[in-house]
Amino acid sequence: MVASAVLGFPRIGANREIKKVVEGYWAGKTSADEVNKVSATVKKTNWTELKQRGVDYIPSGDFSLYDHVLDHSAAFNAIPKRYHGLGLSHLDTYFAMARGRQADGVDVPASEMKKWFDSNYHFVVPELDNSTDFKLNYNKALDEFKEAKEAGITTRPVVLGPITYLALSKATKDAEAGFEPISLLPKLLPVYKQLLTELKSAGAEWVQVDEPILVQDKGADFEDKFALAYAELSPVAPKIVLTTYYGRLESNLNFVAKLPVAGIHVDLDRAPQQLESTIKAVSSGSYVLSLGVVSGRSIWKTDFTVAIKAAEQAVSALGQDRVIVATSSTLLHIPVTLASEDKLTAEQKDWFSFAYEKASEVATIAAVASGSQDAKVSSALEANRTSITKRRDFEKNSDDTVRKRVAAITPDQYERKNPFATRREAQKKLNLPKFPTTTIGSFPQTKEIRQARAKLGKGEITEEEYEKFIEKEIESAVRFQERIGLDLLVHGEPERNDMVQYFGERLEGFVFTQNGWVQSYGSRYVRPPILVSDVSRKGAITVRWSKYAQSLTSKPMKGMLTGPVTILNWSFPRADISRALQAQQLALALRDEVGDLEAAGIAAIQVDEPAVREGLPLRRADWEEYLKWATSTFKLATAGVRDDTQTHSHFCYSDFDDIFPSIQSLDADVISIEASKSDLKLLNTFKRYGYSNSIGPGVYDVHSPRVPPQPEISDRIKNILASLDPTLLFVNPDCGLKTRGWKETEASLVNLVEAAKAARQQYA
Ligand code: MET
Ligand SMILES: [Zn+2]
Repeated sequence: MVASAVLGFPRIGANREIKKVVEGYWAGKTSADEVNKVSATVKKTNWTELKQRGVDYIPSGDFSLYDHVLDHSAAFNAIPKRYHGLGLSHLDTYFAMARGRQADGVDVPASEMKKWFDSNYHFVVPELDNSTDFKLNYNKALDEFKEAKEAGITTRPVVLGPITYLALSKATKDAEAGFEPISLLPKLLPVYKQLLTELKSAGAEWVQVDEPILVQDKGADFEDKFALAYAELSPVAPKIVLTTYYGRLESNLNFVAKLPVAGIHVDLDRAPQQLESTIKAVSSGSYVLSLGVVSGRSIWKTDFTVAIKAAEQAVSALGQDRVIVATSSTLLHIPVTLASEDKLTAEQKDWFSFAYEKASEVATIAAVASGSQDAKVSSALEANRTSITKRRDFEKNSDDTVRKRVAAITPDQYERKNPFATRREAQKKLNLPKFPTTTIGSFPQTKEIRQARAKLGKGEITEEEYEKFIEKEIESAVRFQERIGLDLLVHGEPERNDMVQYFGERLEGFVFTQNGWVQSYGSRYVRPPILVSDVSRKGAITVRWSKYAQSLTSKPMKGMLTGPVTILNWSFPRADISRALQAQQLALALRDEVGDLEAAGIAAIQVDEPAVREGLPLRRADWEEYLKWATSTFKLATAGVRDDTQTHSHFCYSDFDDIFPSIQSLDADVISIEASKSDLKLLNTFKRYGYSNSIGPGVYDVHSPRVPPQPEISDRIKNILASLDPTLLFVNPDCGLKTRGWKETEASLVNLVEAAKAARQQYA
């Protein structure tokens, strides 16, 4: 029989239970017991649901209160020194590592977060050095396996593999020069051995060991590390299914197919071309081959015809018992269930599958591939055929005006008229001082703001009342910025539910879910819009608010837009046309908006592209093509402005080194980037490439509620100026402040302005 598998599941709960209980705990309103109780219910509900839908291999251990990489660090005792001896419980230490802690005389910053592979999920980066004392503080995989068992459900525990764990880690600040986390493999393996031995004695037949690092280009001794690790682990572990996802194995397949494991999982959604080579590589051995045919990254219904064909190909080579039909990756990246969507039309709903629905898909495909096709399976198969045909018909309705406009783009539309030096002179009209201070756009999205939006949605207040409310918010944001002495102001984005959704809602081509939450980091979830057809602007999007904000002040006001690549990467894209074409359509719509802002008297316009880096393909060989369309669409959106209009762009990451030339080629007048958590890397980048336009490396971390003291910010400015031309420096936080409260926002920005003032004196 061909079995079915799901590799991982969203953690939030169908009604956002986990988000609520965790935030309640942080606010001191909920007990740790309550957190555990709610977690147990959500886990059990998910396991039960998967079982009822006929999934054979149900994951456990993938659940997390914040992040699964952090779960491993906490369990492995990889706890950086700054979190030791604070007198905190396990749980509070865990959350202190995740988000910093500033209470009761304790003041520790958060750990660095990074994007998980090419997704918008962030993981907490483990910090290791030779003094890291690995030991198994607790066995989460075991605990959850037992928890499921008690609920009558046999699961296949999920563990992040040792090589990927170490490859994602970084050296602590105290590490010896040249220290590489991977050198700790021999010290880490005993912990994995213990973990896996305990799982085996508890009766786990299989364990899913995730090694997604295998789809990236890695150094030469990669192969030896894998051979070493799995030779040690396999004898003591349950049967291991070595799991790769998000891309293709390429030459790594050669050694992977020799490892002493019982099964191999490959992603056939992202890399369908590896089906044949994988079958061939494993056919002579006894491996089980797990086929990732149901996408864990997209919300489109699986085309059963294609998936079944792949499964049958594998079955004919390996036999039924050696084939598993699975999701391509964890389902962490998609919403929980379509069942809670009642605003989508029946036609739209029929195009999609969310996590629960994908679980049914793997079960159906596996049943067909097993030849065990009862009436239920037959009707599921027939329904899928009908849905896919309808969607294909819909896809034929392209918008000719949009398609023609894209086809008519000329090269000059991608370039500013004059070089930066000329534009900079013209932009003196903004009257900015040396080291201009600014923020990244959003101010706290308070309860009042969210309530007003909810009331508008329910029809409890009129559009007019809502707009008055937003105007008042903008006015108080403007007065606040004037009062504390910021130089380049923002309107604060109170009108935006989300930086992508807000634009999506004002463009043709998108549909929206009510409950389609996807984890971005910790308790932060987003609801990605879904691109379903060609994109065009319905009318001006932001002009009204920027114009209003500018009317309140004589200081310059920065207009604020989300860029084409970010809108695309933070939406679920179409599967029928290329991402490049979708980005071009978005760019043309934004180009019109930029033009309208300029015409309305907005002299600085920021187009945010925080998602450029995460969209970077996992294999270097694919970078050039991506970077080419990603940078050119940004330029298409922004280059149409006059010399005296200052363009800004913002990027939320610090891993710049490898794509810095592309960032430079955007030719934005000013860029702001995340830097507060990794000064060093950034400075090296500047040293290596230099930078010619203005730049604001974030001087403090907005992802933590901690208030940075002024000397700390001054220190950062000093460090940055060691490698940057002082006439180019802007002073700003890392990112927008929408997730923060006003109290810490005000305190932090006051310190920021003071630090900039001090710098003006010092570097006069
Ligand atoms: C994730 S980047 C956010 C940029 C946006 N302008 C904001 O301030 O919120
Ligand atoms: Zn940002």
